Amino acid sequence: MTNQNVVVADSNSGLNLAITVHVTNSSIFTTAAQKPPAAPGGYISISRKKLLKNLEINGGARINAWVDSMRASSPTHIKSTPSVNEDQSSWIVHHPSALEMFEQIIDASKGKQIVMFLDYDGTLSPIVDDPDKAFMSKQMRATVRKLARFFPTAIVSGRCRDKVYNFVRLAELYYAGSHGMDIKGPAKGSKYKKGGDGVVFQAASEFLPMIDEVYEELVEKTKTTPGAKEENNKFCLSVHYRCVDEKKWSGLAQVVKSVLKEYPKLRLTQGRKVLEIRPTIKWDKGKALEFLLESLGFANCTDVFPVYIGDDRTDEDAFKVLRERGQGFGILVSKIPKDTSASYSLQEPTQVMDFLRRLVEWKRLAFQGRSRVV
Ligand SMILES: O=P(O)(O)OC[C@H]1O[C@H](O[C@H]2O[C@H](CO)[C@@H](O)[C@H](O)[C@H]2O)[C@H](O)[C@@H](O)[C@@H]1O
Repeated sequence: MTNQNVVVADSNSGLNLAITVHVTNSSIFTTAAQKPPAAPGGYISISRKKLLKNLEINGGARINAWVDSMRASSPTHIKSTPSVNEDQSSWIVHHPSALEMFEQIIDASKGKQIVMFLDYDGTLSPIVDDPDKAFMSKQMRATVRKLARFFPTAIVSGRCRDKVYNFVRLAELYYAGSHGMDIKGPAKGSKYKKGGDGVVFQAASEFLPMIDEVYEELVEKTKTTPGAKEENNKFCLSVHYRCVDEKKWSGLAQVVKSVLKEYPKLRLTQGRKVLEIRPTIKWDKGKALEFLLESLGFANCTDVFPVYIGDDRTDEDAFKVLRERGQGFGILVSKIPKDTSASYSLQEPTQVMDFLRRLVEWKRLAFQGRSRVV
């Protein structure tokens, strides 16, 4: 039996009645959900057809909201109309290009230790249809390698930590996988490495069996949706719909939501054409950033300058933490205006690479200058 609270307009009394609808295989009956306004005995009389219609409308509205949000999460076409162009200009005023503001950024970091946090997909690698082929370029890898020589550097990703490591393949970095729920310090070669084997932190270990179970169930239940692809990110899951026909999005969202009904300890969020499932624990990329700063010995320091670069909704948690701390800043990678707590913007991964290269170059020159003076 499933129960659902609904509000039904009663044509006899003219009142809105709050009721609970109980649906079993053979019957539908109702009881008052709250204090019944005018229904003797807590029961009201309503036709089965009318009730089913009502349930459909309520459930349908929720799914439609999800589908709208799925569409908005990564627009396929960038519109160019006068009002869109105006929005774009006003957004750029509030989130100027980090490349154009480079000098100001450097000035703000003077005397402080810059610590770099980099998201992976859409930040270091371009967004592609097949998540298993989201490779970063050799040039980007070389740039991140140089960056890590001058600044402590962490990759913070929604992906499973091992998978993102296999894409980046730089042992000298910190890695925070599964949206920050799985953190590991540098394996070797970093002067910023702390302690013996480096930090290891897993925020959601007890969820592993549940995540595996839900993954299997989702793979099975989405078999009939061409293009849908599940990714097991160890402490969280992704259901990709980038290659699913838009007409099937609503059905896919329904399947995912119906599976999750049985798992109240998991929640559903959205990224770029991906539904993300993760534990309801209070841990996100923002918490991972704080944890890493602490591990690096910068917990209560005023002379640290964290810079977080990311393109997705989950990166907003980290942008917010930086705003709240009043330290460093966030850079959103986006070609279109988005609601964000980041301070600056870059349009795409190639611009991210240009920005990182400038940082490396600036630091290299600063080092040379210092050694000349000495
Ligand atoms: O935090 P991130 O590193 O940005 O991870 C978020 C999701 O990234 C990946 O999906 C995204 O990139 C794919 C490859 O370009 C693209 O096909 C997909 O549409 C994007 O959503 C990753 O595959 C997901 O598991 C992550 O949740």
